[in-house]
Amino acid sequence: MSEALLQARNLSVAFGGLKAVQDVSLDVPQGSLTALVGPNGAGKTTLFALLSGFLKPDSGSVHFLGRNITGHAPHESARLGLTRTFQVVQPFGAQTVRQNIAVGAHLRLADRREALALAESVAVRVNLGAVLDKPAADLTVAGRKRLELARALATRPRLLLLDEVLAGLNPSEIEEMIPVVRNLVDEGVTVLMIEHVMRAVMSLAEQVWVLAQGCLIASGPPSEVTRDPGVVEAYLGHGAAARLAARGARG
Ligand SMILES: Nc1ncnc2c1ncn2[C@@H]1O[C@H](COP(=O)(O)OP(=O)(O)OP(=O)(O)O)[C@@H](O)[C@H]1O
Repeated sequence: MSEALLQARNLSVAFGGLKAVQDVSLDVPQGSLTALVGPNGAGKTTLFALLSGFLKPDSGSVHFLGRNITGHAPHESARLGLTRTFQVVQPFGAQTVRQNIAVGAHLRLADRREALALAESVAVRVNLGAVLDKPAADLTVAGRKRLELARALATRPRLLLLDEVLAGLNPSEIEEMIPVVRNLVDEGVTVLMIEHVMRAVMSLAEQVWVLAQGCLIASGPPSEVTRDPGVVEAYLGHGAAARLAARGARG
């Protein structure tokens, strides 16, 4: 595997007495498409916040492109090329799709016309070209998810942290979105995605990390990780792996 673009080492953070992320280390290889999975409340979004500077860890470090970015502000990380999306999409509803995307483009382009031109080319990449001049408030859920992706892409990221870009989409919208995500990697963007849609994880990710109660409990290719008894238990409860095995044995 090629060298790590992002390295997290022993990251921990607590909210009061709740240890949301505990001693998590992971390496995201340059050019990879990897996924972070785990049950609700496992700490996935909190880990994204630690990686992207929205939260400061109580301990541990984050290195990006070999630089220590622990505790850097999100816009500083974004300028280096590390951008995240949000699970709950909040566009500027009265502004057009083009104007919304241009907000991301302004990270690197001061000139308004250049930012709007970049917004247009990014919109085409995520299939929003036909609605560029519509108000963002008119978009469907699937359209808003694409807009969130486009805003992040307009910052010209090297590493994109995608927080549930498939959540709320119907099966055919998911099928349409999967190649959009795959194309990002083909275009040179490294992607780490939080995703609950396991079908998408299985078809997209080369490696998966599993978080449960703030701890990394497994990592590896998705087909192996989903057979790991510890992972099955984390999702389905204590004793689930043994119950499933017994049921399988009974045929
Ligand atoms: N700002 C906060 N203050 C207090 N507790 C928080 C805060 N943010 C998250 N938590 C708690 O930390 C734990 C991890 O939450 P987090 O949102 O990171 O989980 P998640 O794996 O992303 O869950 P989901 O899949 O449901 O989005 C949860 O118990 C959550 O309630």
